[in-house]
Amino acid sequence: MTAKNALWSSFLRPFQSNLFSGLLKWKNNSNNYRNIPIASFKKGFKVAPKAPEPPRRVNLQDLRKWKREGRKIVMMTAYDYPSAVHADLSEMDVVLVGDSVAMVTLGHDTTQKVTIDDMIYHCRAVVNGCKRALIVGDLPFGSYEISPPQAMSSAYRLVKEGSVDAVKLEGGRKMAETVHRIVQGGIAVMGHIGLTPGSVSAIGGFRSFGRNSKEAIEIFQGALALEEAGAFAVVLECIPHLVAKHITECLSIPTIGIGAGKYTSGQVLVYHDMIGMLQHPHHAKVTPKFCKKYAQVGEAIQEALENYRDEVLQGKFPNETYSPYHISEEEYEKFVQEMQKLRPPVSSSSATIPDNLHENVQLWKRITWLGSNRITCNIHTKKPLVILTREPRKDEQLATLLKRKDINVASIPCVLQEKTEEFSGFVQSLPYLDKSGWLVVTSPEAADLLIEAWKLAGNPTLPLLSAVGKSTAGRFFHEHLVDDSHSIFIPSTATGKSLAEQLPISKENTKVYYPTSALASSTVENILRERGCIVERWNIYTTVSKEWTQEQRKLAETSCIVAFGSPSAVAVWSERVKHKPICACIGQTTAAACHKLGFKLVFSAKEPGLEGWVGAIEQALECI
Ligand SMILES: Nc1nc(=O)c2c([nH]1)NC[C@@H]1CN(c3ccc(C(=O)N[C@@H](CCC(=O)O)C(=O)O)cc3)CN21
Ligand SMILES: CC(C)C(=O)C(=O)O
Repeated sequence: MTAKNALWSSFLRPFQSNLFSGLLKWKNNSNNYRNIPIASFKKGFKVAPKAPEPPRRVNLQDLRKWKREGRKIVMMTAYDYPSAVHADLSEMDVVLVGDSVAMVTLGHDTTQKVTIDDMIYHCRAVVNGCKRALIVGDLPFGSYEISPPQAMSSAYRLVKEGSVDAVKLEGGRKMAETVHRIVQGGIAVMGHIGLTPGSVSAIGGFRSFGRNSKEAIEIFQGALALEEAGAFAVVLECIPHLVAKHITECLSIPTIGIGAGKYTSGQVLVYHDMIGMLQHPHHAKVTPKFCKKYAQVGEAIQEALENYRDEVLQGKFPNETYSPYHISEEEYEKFVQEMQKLRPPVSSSSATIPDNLHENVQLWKRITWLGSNRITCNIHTKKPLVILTREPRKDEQLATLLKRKDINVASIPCVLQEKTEEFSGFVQSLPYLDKSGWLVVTSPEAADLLIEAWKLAGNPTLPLLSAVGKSTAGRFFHEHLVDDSHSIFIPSTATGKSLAEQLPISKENTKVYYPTSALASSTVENILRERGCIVERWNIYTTVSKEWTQEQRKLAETSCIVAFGSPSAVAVWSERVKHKPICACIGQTTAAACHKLGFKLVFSAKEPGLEGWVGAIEQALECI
């Protein structure tokens, strides 16, 4: 509790129960400080007219007034700070720290297990979160039945140590004397009759009460006795609504029903029941059938936890958004250099490790050149070279990252992207695309060509933009096709399939323009068509193989680790090179192509992207 809150609580709290028990008489006045007795202000000391309004706690007078006026009283249970805050935010009148805490938060089968110390612990948490509701704490089983003095001392503990406004205890006529003594002692008491869960072992289970006249009369007499004893309200649990109606009409104090129908002065429900938090089969048994579930929080929690688990296992969480702490490039470089000296990294977790790694490595060593000196090494450092196979311009960033890690690279480009004839048609139609449609871009190549086309067409206004991932989208920001990150749609996973599935489409026949490679599969357009879009695919580029120089061919023959960025590069490589080096692939699709063409040692990023790719390369280096 903050010092300020503590001050308020200690200021307000002592007055409420006393108000009702009539031990002190205070007048209400018209200011907002109704809980504070006027007598406590010194003469001539006025309340500042616009002081910040203190939270005005519900008191016993309010409850009596509401009962008279027929205004229903709303009560719920709370057991900890968050549930208490929700109770207050939703303007509950009364919050009960129930002994049901034993069942719903501690997992016991009955309420009997909870102790006065447990109750105090939970009451304190609830008090921290609740500034408006009247807070009632349950006297737990065994803390009040032995004698009125025992009950009084437990009640005092709950008020003093738990800071509650009032206590509740179970039982009718038998408990009237005890209730009277506690009220005389200055503590407000709420009664509880009908099903009294504390006596579950004597009753032989949780069941409804008052369904025959004998039991109904007993409950009625209990209610009268509690009122007589000075209880300020009484809970009626699990009884027929007609019996509850009769009791409510005969009492001057409010009745609070749970499983007792609509005629009571107020209602109470257990927090976890009403928000549907314990709907898992493991818990469902403790939710009584009278409880309406106003939400399915248990399902939402389960879904959240499973998503979290999956994202961690798949390496999706935390992504960039949740990795907010940055180090400058310069500092990072210094750190890496220092670190290399102290202890080079053992492994990188962002790559997929092949099954049977060990056996495969042995096999690979036997059938390839390792052991002899034929691996291509940097002549100065003797470290194996990593061969990059995309166009040097494209591999620039990867090369920089690797060099930063002191990994030697060489370039043997296998494939090139080339514009097709359709590209010029695309440029010409760009200004006439439907602006309410979508332009979807599923590769960095397509993004670069779209930017080129846009410039050639004189920077026309474009349809809505969607990019497969952040690095593709980044190109648009960089070239000012879009100005902020809200104006571009990026799916949750960086695949064309997710993009097609998740693209926000508000109407039938939305136009979708899809500039792509002639070699790209039809997955994206098929999904979008199924979703009711009119898809216009433009094959603006294609992939062609790149001829090698004499030196490149030689280098390839003695290569040891090759980084592949696409299945076409893998295809070109295996056509030209007899031996199968270790592969480090940009993603799973490329890795699958390697396996298909007989590569034995294949490492790949779990998610497309540079970081994972570098990880895969590091894994590959570990083999040597
Ligand atoms: N989660 C939870 N919600 C509660 O309302 C609650 C608790 N726990 N623990 C303490 C007491 C026990 N309560 C209970 C527990 C079970 C039933 C129950 O099983 N009732 C049967 C009806 C039995 C009959 O008709 O005789 C039911 O099917 O609802 C009722 C109230 C109410 N309280
Ligand atoms: C069900 C309510 C009234 C209760 O006593 C509890 O939560 O313990």
